[in-house]
Amino acid sequence: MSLLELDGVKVHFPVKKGLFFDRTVGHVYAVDGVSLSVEAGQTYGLVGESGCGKTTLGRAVLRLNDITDGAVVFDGTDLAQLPSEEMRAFRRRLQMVFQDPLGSLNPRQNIESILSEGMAAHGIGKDQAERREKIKGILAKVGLPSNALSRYPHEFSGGQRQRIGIARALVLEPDVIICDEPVSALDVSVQAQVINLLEELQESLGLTYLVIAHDLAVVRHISDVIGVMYLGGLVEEAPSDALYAGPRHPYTKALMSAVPVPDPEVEDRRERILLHGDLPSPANPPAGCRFHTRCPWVQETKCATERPPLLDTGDGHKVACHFTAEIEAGTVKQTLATGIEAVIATEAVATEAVEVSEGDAADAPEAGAPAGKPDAPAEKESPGEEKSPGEEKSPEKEEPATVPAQADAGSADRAEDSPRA
Ligand SMILES: Nc1ncnc2c1ncn2[C@@H]1O[C@H](COP(=O)(O)OP(=O)(O)OP(=O)(O)O)[C@@H](O)[C@H]1O
Repeated sequence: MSLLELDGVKVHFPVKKGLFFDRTVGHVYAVDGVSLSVEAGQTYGLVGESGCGKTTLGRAVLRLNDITDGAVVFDGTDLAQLPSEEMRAFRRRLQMVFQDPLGSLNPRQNIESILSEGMAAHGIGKDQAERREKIKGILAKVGLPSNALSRYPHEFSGGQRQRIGIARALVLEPDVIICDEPVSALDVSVQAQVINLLEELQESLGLTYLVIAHDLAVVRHISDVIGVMYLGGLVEEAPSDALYAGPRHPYTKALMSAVPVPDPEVEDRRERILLHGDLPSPANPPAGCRFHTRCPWVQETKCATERPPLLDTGDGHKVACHFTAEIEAGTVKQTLATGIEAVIATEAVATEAVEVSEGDAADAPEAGAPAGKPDAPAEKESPGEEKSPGEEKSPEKEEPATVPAQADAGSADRAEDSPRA
């Protein structure tokens, strides 16, 4: 049995109206029947465009959102059925790392206080002195100096704050960490460092991860298995390499076709798959296949009426599409246009720029390397690259020099990983 198994999980938020918001007039079908398994010690990457339900699903695993239906079985116990007082014990074993490190750290608490709060609540360490010693060990593991203990979140760079967020999860000795967009608020070079850190910690501590991201490049490197989510449901799931080598679902094909070819010397002959329109509202999802309104291969039969289940294709992929085999064989007509230019209305247009070289997980991409080149020589990660508290740091150091213009619609909003002290 897998360490974490989701079976038909649904999270529907009621839409309330009326003077006292006491009338339910509909539902937001944020997560609508997701089943997946995460093996112990492995990483499951969950990707999909903004609003498809990734965060809601991650929060549902921790019961931070009510589960409308389905089971979340962790280590043999269905968390969805647990009374809240019994859920407490499991909360320690399932931790979450959030996208916005600053927003998730109380600015009025110093790092020791932030990190020891959860430990005290879960009875870890017999007194504060013992907790402090443990925290020092964890800070070293995440690449922060022990003098960070008495400092405050604003004194750290973005990458360091994310290390603090990771440390806060680690002090509780979890089995599973749900990383929700763990690097999307960081510059590209810092992203690689944090991903490397997560991998090192996984190896040394035997952690299991569910990594949620809109950026295909982030999940590619770190994940054993990737699930692609669209409008509340999984449309494809496959081992990471297999998914990148041959996506089967039209939506995954579209996402992949928008990923820039990493080597600028290589002519890109791939056909770009054009997706029309935006993600439909999860409050009013289309009938049948949720993707049919934007699918280039939409057929008159079935697509608009029957929701396809996620089925094993026999070669490691699971795909939710009525016509996977026919699309593969080229025997169904493409009904909507495709073109040279990808206009996928999604942030999931990814770059390979955060990819780090195989074999040395501590490497980070070299600034100034050709855009998105996966084999670009990498510079060694060192926690010292990020500013230590009180130290000056050159902001240029973490400029995302390798990001192609279209790489990530979210990049413009990223908090600069610059000193704030
Ligand atoms: N508490 C809530 N009440 C009502 N609707 C909600 C609530 N939380 C999320 N939603 C809606 O559920 C849908 C899925 O949201 P969710 O945040 O899970 O998506 P996401 O894929 O994680 O997107 P993003 O990457 O932008 O966070 C969205 O339409 C969102 O507006």
